[in-house]
Amino acid sequence: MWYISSDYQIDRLFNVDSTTAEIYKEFVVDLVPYAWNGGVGTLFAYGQTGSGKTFTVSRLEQLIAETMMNGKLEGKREVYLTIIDLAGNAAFDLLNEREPIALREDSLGTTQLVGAQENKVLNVDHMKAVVERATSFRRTAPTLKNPASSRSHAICRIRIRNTTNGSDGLLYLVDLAGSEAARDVAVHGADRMRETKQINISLSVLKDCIRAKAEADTAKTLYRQKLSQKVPHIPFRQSALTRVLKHVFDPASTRACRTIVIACVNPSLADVGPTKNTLRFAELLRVQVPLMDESDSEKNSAMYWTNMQLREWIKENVS
Ligand SMILES: Nc1ncnc2c1ncn2[C@@H]1O[C@H](COP(=O)(O)OP(=O)(O)OP(=O)(O)O)[C@@H](O)[C@H]1O
Repeated sequence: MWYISSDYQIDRLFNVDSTTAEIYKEFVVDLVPYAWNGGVGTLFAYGQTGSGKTFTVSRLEQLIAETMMNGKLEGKREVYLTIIDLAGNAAFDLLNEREPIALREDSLGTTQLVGAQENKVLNVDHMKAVVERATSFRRTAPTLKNPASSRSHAICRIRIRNTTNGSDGLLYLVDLAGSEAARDVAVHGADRMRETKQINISLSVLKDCIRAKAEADTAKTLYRQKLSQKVPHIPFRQSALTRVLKHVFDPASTRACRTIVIACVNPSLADVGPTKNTLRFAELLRVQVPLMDESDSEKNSAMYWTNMQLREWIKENVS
């Protein structure tokens, strides 16, 4: 018998005996103080339908609630939750019985979730209850791999307001819709095929944005003295998902960001094809960004430019 093996570079492999608590301890727990102190932390769960994304993100949300609300983090903060569901270009509020909401860009270019409720959470149990209630409003449909497949992206946004200086930290937990192969939905008709196509396009835009953002951050870190250096284009306007995550992808943003991607796979022979696709996707997202002194992101902002940098910028950008 011949075996064909493939190699993929990822940061860490968790096997079937691993628990979500282990994943949390090793990769996710640091995002909490990061956002608590004003950073933008993002976690994506990506993978084939039925591979455990919703299972993993739901448990991580509970662990995050425990760390965030146990009173051990320094400083006074208020915590607000918004939980929405994105299906194609339509968006729904999971904190308000799946009422439709609108995505609009305000005059400052910030994407506003018009009509979405933002709930202030008071303690661990309150936060867990709000998240659980939102999960019950997610739209699901049967696929060959999962009788209750989420056919939408669920975005949980935790906004952490520093009451001392009025600044915000953000934590986004994104349970992506299952990356399904066309054959898994072929029996479900044209609407489901269209839906799958839309999901796959938004996942592809997400991949392009994560890669371009890493390249842009690298360029900023390595070439920050040369303002004329071309920064890669980040196509975040091309899908509703990346528009909602503008804080994460906007090349003009000077906020410190950290992104974690958890790629889920079904450990079965029947799923070798989708597993390889998921690992290829995960490998493409493993882009190393040179470490930047966090205070540098601020020094990089226009407020700190020298006269010469300002003149160079005007020469490049003003006709
Ligand atoms: N680590 C795990 N331990 C036990 N059960 C699990 C685990 N991961 C997933 N499951 C179970 O497998 C089923 C499918 O998982 P889940 O709904 O999380 O998959 P998914 O990747 O979110 O799927 P979809 O993209 O179709 O929504 C669920 O019944 C879930 O409870």
